[in-house]
Amino acid sequence: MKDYLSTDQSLWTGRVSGKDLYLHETVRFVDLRDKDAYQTVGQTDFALLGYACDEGVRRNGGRTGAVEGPDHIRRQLAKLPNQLAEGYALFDGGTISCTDGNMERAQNQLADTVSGILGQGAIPVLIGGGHDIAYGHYHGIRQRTSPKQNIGILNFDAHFDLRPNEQGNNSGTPFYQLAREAQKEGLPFHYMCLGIRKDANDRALYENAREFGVSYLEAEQFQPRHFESVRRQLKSFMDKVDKLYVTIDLDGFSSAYAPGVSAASPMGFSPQLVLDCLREIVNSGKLISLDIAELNPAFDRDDQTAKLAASLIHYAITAISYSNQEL
Ligand SMILES: N=CN[C@@H](CCC(=O)O)C(=O)O
Ligand SMILES: [Mn+2]
Ligand SMILES: [Mn+2]
Repeated sequence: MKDYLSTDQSLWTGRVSGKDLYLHETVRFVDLRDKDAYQTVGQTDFALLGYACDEGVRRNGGRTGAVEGPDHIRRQLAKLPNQLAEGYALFDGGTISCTDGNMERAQNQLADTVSGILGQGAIPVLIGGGHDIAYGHYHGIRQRTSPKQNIGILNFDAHFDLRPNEQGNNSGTPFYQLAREAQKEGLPFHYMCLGIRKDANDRALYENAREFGVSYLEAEQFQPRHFESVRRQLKSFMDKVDKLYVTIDLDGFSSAYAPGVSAASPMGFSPQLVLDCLREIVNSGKLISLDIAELNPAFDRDDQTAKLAASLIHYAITAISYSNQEL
């Protein structure tokens, strides 16, 4: 696989307990170029997969640097305590990189790798990279699921990312591409966005959201004080689908929490609200795959955004491991 990088294991360091108390002490490495290696990943495992690509951000006129995102998340995740339920393990499956500007090839390789992980019954946890990660990620899920299964995409984001791709694909086009493809194939498109900023999405994007039947909550509604309503709308979306793919764009968080992104949101949402939603999502038993996009370490402060990404992953995988869901 041309764009595959195995992980630099020196990133996985931290406090040494000698008792496997920390993720750097328990993480297992797997080279996902090797088809036999997939066999080591099983139904009670999580497989991290990096997407080192900011070509989509560059094409979208954004601030590049997200290519460095995956390793910065790994470095923070390494230091966190292993709180997974008995029998669960975290694997690091390496990174799909995009060094020559061929984002589409990287997305295809990402899709194949995600499909391989899902084929083992494990949960992919993808770390970006620009939000074009979502296009490859979703295709990997579709490769493994029957067209009859309704896959819901839940996006925590300030942006719809429904920009038309007639001039080319970029970090702002993934859900437009997927919606158009679903339309052509006569398949439903189940997409919900939480945290949409009125001051960051133009009328044409709202019109696309309407055309594609997108469910969304704007930043004003996506607030802790409205949580009962958020929960109800989230549940009604989740009830309509068989499985869920969750994608978290870090630029939806307030820049007080997540300065390390291309397009920061001064009035974005809070981590606690996302955790409250993740709890509902995990409890639905439908979550099959997860990604975190848009970390740009060049604009981070004291690794705050990388730490946030790591803590979100830690929360999600720990909660899933205790949810006893059928994987
Ligand atoms: N993935 C990001 N997409 C946003 C970026 C916005 C910006 O750069 O200001 C979008 O295209 O809307
Ligand atoms: Mn965004
Ligand atoms: Mn986005």
